[in-house]
Amino acid sequence: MFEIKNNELFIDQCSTIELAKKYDTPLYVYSENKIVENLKEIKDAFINKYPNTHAAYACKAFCTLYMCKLMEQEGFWLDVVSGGELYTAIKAGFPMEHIEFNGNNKTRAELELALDNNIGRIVVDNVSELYFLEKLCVEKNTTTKILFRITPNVSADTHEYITTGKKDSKFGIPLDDEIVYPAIKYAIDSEVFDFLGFHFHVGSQLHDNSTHVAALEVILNLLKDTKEKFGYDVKDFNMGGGFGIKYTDADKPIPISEFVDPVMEKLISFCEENNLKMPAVSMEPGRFIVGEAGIQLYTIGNIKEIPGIRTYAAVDGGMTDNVRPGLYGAKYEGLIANKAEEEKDATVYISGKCCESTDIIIKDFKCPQPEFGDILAVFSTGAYGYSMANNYNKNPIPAVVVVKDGESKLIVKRQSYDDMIMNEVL
Ligand SMILES: Cc1ncc(COP(=O)(O)O)c(C=O)c1O
Ligand SMILES: N[C@@H](CCCC[NH3+])C(=O)O
Repeated sequence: MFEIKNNELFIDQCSTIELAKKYDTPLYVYSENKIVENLKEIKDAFINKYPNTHAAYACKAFCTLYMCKLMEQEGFWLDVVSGGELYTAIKAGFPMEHIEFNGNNKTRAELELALDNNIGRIVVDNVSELYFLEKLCVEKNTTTKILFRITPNVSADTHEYITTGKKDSKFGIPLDDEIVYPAIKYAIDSEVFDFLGFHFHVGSQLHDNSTHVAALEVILNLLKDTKEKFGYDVKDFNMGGGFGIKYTDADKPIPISEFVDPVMEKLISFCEENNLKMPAVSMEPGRFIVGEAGIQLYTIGNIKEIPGIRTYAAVDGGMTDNVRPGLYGAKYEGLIANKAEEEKDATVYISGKCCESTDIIIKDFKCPQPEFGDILAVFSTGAYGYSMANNYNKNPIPAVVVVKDGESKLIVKRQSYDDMIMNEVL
């Protein structure tokens, strides 16, 4: 994906310096080949290896018309979490039967959009949603397939802000007998639901499989109990996403197969031993698919030296285009793309341009002496960068470009000042 030629960084045979000139900075750049390579790992380790499986791209990581199209071409489903994401998929012509809808508080309008478009399945996040969704289906004289998102009471080894499987979580149906079993019975008996089964998502940026394996135990018991208590064979099980990627050398991601194999082996043998029908199995990774496939390009502006303390090199973007360092203390690596082969004899803080002291993109960044006008590339910014971008300080959201085999294509135009005030009224 990366090459260095004549002191310049190239991505998929495109010079990052030329990309910065052509499209301006800040700029999001994605390697299509890398996305496809990541999808291939999921196909090899999961979809093509085990029968009756599918993977949905959790498009919250990077939701654009382009990604919807690519996922369709590659045979992936989509996991959406809002009306806006669903609308993007609709506009991209994505097959509605391959969409699943997650979220802890889907609004009436969002659920109506889902029902009106006959999407593949709705992941019911709490009991209150179960009743509300049933009411909507009755009103509309329609039916829908549903899964239950279960909170499996497991703690993932990741940043507290991105763990989601703990008992005290806003996500999922709590694992209390008096809540979960009546809900299952209600869903099975309802005339408007086709109750498919269970879903969990335990957290994000995980580097080991123990949380998935622990959460599976909970699901296995539910499969057995659902059969024993209600005579019902669970048809589907979704193991969520969360597969970690490499941001810095401190990250040691494991292959997808190390998440999938223990889960599948255990599930298959449990179903055999307990005489249960093997359910269809799915997953919904986001970060893994796009994270390492994306980089960001910035232009370095002012350099501020504080003698005896440190040097700040400021870039023309910041927490508006990548909120993760400010929000989670996330760490990134980068390279001065026009000085790619030069000795790294300086250590600086790369600061953003927003009016917040936490707007620091990389701390203790080792680089050649930075200068006004240098182009900075920040790696592994493909997930939750563009999708969490915002207009703080009325900074426009940058453009997005896809590169492939030496060619580049604009897939999202840079916001203009007019775009930002378009919906305002004097
Ligand atoms: C329900 C659900 N599914 C899938 C994902 C995708 O997670 P990741 O990008 O870590 O694979 C998330 C986000 O963490 C999620 O909340
Ligand atoms: N947005 C988060 C992860 C949350 C994923 C959605 N549950 C991140 O950047 O790491």
